[in-house]
Amino acid sequence: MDPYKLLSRSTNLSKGRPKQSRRVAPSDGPPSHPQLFASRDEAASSTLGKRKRDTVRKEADPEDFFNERGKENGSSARQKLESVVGGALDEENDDAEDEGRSQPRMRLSIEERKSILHQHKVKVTWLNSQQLLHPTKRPKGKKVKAEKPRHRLFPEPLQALRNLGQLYGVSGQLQRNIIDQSYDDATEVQLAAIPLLLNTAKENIPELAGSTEKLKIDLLAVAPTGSGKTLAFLIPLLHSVISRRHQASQTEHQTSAIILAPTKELAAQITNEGRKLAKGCGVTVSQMRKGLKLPTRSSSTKETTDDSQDVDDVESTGSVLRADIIVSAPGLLQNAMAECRDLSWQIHHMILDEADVLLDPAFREQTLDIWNALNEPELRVSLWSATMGSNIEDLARSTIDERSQRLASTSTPAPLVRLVVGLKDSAVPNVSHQLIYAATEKGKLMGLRQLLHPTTTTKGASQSLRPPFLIFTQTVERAIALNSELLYDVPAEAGGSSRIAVLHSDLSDTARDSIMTRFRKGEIWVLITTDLLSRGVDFRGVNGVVNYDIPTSSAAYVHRIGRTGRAGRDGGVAVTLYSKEDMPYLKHVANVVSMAQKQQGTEGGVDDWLLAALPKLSKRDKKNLKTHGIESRTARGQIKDPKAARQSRISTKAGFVRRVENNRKGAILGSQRRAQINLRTADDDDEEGEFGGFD
Ligand SMILES: Nc1ncnc2c1ncn2[C@@H]1O[C@H](COP(=O)(O)OP(=O)(O)OP(=O)(O)O)[C@@H](O)[C@H]1O
Repeated sequence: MDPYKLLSRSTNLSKGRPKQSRRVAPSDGPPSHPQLFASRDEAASSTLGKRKRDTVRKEADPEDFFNERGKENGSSARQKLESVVGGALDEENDDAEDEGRSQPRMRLSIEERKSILHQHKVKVTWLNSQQLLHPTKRPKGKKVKAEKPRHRLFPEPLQALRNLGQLYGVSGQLQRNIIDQSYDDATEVQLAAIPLLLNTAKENIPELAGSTEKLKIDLLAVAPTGSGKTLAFLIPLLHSVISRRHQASQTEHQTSAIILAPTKELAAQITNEGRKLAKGCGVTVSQMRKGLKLPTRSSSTKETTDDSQDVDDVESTGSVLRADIIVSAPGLLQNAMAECRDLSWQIHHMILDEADVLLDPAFREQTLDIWNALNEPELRVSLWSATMGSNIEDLARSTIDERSQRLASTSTPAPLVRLVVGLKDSAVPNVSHQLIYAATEKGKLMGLRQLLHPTTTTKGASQSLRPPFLIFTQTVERAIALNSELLYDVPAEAGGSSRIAVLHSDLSDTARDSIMTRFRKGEIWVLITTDLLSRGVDFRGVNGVVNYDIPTSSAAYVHRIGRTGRAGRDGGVAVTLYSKEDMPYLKHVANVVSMAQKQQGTEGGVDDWLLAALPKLSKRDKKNLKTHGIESRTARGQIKDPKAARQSRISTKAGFVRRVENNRKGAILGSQRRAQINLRTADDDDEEGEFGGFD
């Protein structure tokens, strides 16, 4: 029996699909092209040095079910690199600087750069140009008014990642690691961000060409979900750390970079990516874990922790984390920093991934605490996200500004550059959206079952969802309740309840890791979760996202649905189920969907009449919704309005049936309790009856 067929009953499966194989079933989707806004050919023809590009065949990585890149592919890319470099890439030919110097640099005219950047919808703006070009004496204590962005910049776009060594002197080993993972075309964010971060400011900003300082920039980068931001910050970071170690002939690992991410899952993913890229480069990338300590001047090298050390070990020994790059959630790092007085590190780079969350009230204090504690004058900061409100941008700008004022005597202010790919705060363009009205909570459950097991193929009716897919709920309790409702919906022949799982913050770290691994391997097909997984987490083959509870802000919608359609993959579906209760809060979702439809030139997500009819939320209501969600679905709502809370409970059973069941359960428990009491009394009686002897 074909398990895939079972899970997608009544859908027309293509005849050519290979039979059986767990590997083939869920993630067997359409191929992807990592660039979102310009076709490969257009992009290629617009460069000066037009190169032939082979279509890279994607292979499965045995460890990661959704990861299509493999070693074979890596070696073919490597052959390509060798043909470009004009010789075999032998291990000795490792000196990046030499390689860079011997190769002519690619130079594009400003017009050509403009045209490529325009094609890829990349906009680069220099935000503090006035401050740097016309520094005037500021009266002390007065806040500087945010300067209006004036300068557009046109960095030289990097078309292919295989040119990194040739153009920017990236180390041969780092280049090989990139190639071995089959990264070839640079995505939009990479083609602009990598040159901006690898070159000094004066090479990117013509106005600074006369300056003698080798300034690096601070960066605010906003690019769609799944567009490769991780690689865009990791490559320049690793290059910088490798060069610094090389220059200082350092043998010990000394932390010089911090990457902050809002969740442990995302931190683990970044660490993993970092390690793959840093393999053989002599640079260590480690994740901060509970119980680990930061290196102080007095801590001995014996305590050094190894990356492979078990979490429990770490917790019990309280080892010291010695790594060149530390990846962490802000709370963990803040605590570790608070415990150490004389930290021996010198942080030159701080990266905030999902910066808008890290600077949101929930994490703001922790993030700013860490940021302000870093006193290295040359600290360069970059902030990355798919969404960034103007308030977050202002906060970042003022923090950078205050810091440079505080360290004015030792530091030189750096250019602050903003990079935006596509339309700011919009959904990834290759995902199709569906808003489904389900009237009630029970209707939503039925709607979800219809997606799991479609019973009709009528045109216009909601489509089925090809596993694997993610389902988002508002709270942990609802995720658990939905999981127990759906647990037996997958037939035993297709793996049964093992195909569905729930992941939330109340689970232990080990359980969370295990579920993530099983989902990546394709053992779990439907993963129910909360917003814990809505940010940054990359499952390459996820075919769809279901918003069982509507997201509480437009940014939350953009990030949730961004778990599908990664790396330019087509065919991703985002379904939002909404009930009558959701109607007052739907406008922000409908706006994003409508904008995405307009961009794609498609129909079906949201009708104009619905958009016009939906009520607009006041600023206060929006804030409330963002912090608390829809009240009846929370513990607070249960106390405030028990009736509404009962109605929004996730269950297919009627109240009467639930009451009968509860009564029965209560009766069973009661009789068990009574039996135990009887048993105990009988024992006591027996004991009393026995002669215990004289004292
Ligand atoms: N140049 C490239 N070519 C092919 N695939 C790429 C390239 N760069 C990144 N990818 C792949 O794209 C996927 C998404 O990358 P990444 O997780 O960095 O996205 P992101 O922009 O950080 O997304 P999010 O906003 O959701 O955090 C990953 O699977 C990554 O391996």
